Amino acid sequence: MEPFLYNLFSDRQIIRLGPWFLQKFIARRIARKRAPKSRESYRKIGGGSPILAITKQQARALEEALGNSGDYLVRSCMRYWHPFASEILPELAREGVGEIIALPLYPQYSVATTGSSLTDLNRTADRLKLPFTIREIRSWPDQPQYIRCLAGRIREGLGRFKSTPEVVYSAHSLPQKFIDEGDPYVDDLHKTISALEKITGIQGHLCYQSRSGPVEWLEPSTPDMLRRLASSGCRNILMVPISFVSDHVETLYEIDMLYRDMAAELGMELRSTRALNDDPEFIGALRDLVLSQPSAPAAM
Ligand SMILES: C=CC1=C(C)c2cc3[nH]c(cc4nc(cc5[nH]c(cc1n2)c(C)c5CCC(=O)O)C(CCC(=O)O)=C4C)c(C)c3C=C
Ligand SMILES: [Fe+2]
Ligand SMILES: [Fe+2]
Repeated sequence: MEPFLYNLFSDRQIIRLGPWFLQKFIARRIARKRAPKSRESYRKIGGGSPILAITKQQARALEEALGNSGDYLVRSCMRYWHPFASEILPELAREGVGEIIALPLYPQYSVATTGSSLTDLNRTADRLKLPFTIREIRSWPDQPQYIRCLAGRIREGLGRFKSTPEVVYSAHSLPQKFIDEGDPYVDDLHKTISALEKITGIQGHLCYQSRSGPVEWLEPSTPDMLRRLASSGCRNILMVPISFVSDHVETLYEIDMLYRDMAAELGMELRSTRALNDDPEFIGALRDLVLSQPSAPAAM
């Protein structure tokens, strides 16, 4: 846990801890302090995150889906833990790959997530002197198949309640400072939500989960939203994790345990939509994103 958190808090694109020369020193101390709390969350979901296994399944399914559209290898890498770009890029070079399409698994762009991952990928290729052409898919908040798949999850979720629930979109939070400095994350979230609501015809509520430090984070927080809905008489909540495409600690622990219990204490039943994971329709969305790149061979 601690080395993973150290890598995360060492990244100045996600958090600035004083002047650059103190970053790693402070990162180590924060990682040490936070590790027990993080470890406890991962323990509650079985002792580790399923995010890598699911991402690998997505990669395999995407490679298969691209199979008759050209010669594609699909590999996944992570930003703060293995497999790093520095492990995957040399492997791709050995396989004779010349061109890389970078597909961030964040539908909505933020400097803290997609931005940092793309920086890491490009820097690593430069550092290792690997002469790839790297094409970047920067964001895809309203990709039609992705939206259809998510809308399907919402319809399925609604069917599990006896009386109609309120739809609550819970996005990962971000310090407000990012938005003030021009980060498009919130605009991208609104793009996803308005595309969804065109299909479902249902209006939901956007809120932000998993704040993790003493700065001003996006509002309203998911716990505040739960309290607000409870006091307005709401009894059922369908929570849609809107900024994630797989299951991991933020969905399995925070939503399915922490927020569900919080809602129960407020007299509400909370259920969440199923993650997209390797759903064939979602993999079809990823395939279309790859094939919509200018240099990609046309679909057959
Ligand atoms: C859209 C997704 C995400 C945004 C935006 C994001 C911003 C962000 N995150 C941290 C700090 C932590 N994130 C941690 C885990 C984590 N974060 C995301 C996604 C976004 N983060 C995911 C999918 C995960 C879980 C991965 C997994 O292993 O299951 C953690 C570690 C866990 C914990 O201790 O809570 C930290 C820390 C910041 C500071 C930030 C915005 C600046
Ligand atoms: Fe995070
Ligand atoms: Fe987080």
